[in-house]
Amino acid sequence: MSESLTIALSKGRIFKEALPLLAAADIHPLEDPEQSRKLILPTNRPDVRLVIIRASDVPTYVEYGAADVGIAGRDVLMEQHDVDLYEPLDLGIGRCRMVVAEPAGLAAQDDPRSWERVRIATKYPHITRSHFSRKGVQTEIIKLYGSMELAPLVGLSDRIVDLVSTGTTLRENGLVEVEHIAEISSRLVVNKAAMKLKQRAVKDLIKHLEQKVSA
Ligand SMILES: Nc1ncnc2c1ncn2[C@@H]1O[C@H](COP(=O)(O)OP(=O)(O)OP(=O)(O)O)[C@@H](O)[C@H]1O
Ligand SMILES: O=P(O)(O)OC[C@H]1O[C@H](OP(=O)(O)OP(=O)(O)O)[C@H](O)[C@@H]1O
Repeated sequence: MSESLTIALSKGRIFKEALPLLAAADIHPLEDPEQSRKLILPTNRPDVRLVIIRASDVPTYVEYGAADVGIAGRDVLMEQHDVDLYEPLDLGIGRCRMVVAEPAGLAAQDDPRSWERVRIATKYPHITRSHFSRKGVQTEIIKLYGSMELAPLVGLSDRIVDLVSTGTTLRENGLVEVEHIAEISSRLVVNKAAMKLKQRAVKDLIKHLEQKVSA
């Protein structure tokens, strides 16, 4: 009897970039989450289903076993640093970097080495506090949930900690990168019980994903 597998994914870029990886494991969703409001998607395999959730919720669903495995960005995993799950594989998708950014006008006469206290707008308060405390810099965090680039433009913060890939959003909002925090990519995460109780299905998935990622 084949072991059932529930895979947690978020819509958008992760879903699109994950499709070829899932295909390598002969997993093909039967519906497009962009065209459907369904949150549980069937696949070509009766023993495999996808649950479509917010990117920041993937670790929770996997940690508690509501999903056996999931795909989560390293940013989410670093921010939710205390989640209890396995992270066996870097999938090499969702590549970007986490940076400190500020208005170009401020950057012109700014020196990060002189920072003593900074006011940061971010979706990543834990990562931000850790980054600056390692440098002995005090932080005032303004927690946001998106469009962080606006904050310095309307005086909500001096700087932001956010993700960058092409740099377009920063550039079009007059911001520049001033410090690199981390390289980001999406990771496969696995529920600890599923790793044991569904070992054959989980290891088979990891094997196919590994082959695709390293191809
Ligand atoms: N510009 C980007 N380039 C590449 N990967 C990105 C980029 N922005 C975000 N990501 C990656 O994609 C993941 C999902 O980001 P996305 O913007 O789709 O969801 P979100 O809206 O940030 O999160 P949530 O769904 O929890 O609100 C992020 O956790 C990150 O790992
Ligand atoms: O360097 P770029 O290619 O411009 O990408 C950077 C943008 O990508 C993400 O936004 P996105 O719209 O994906 O998600 P959000 O809802 O968190 O803003 C991130 O928050 C940046 O705003």
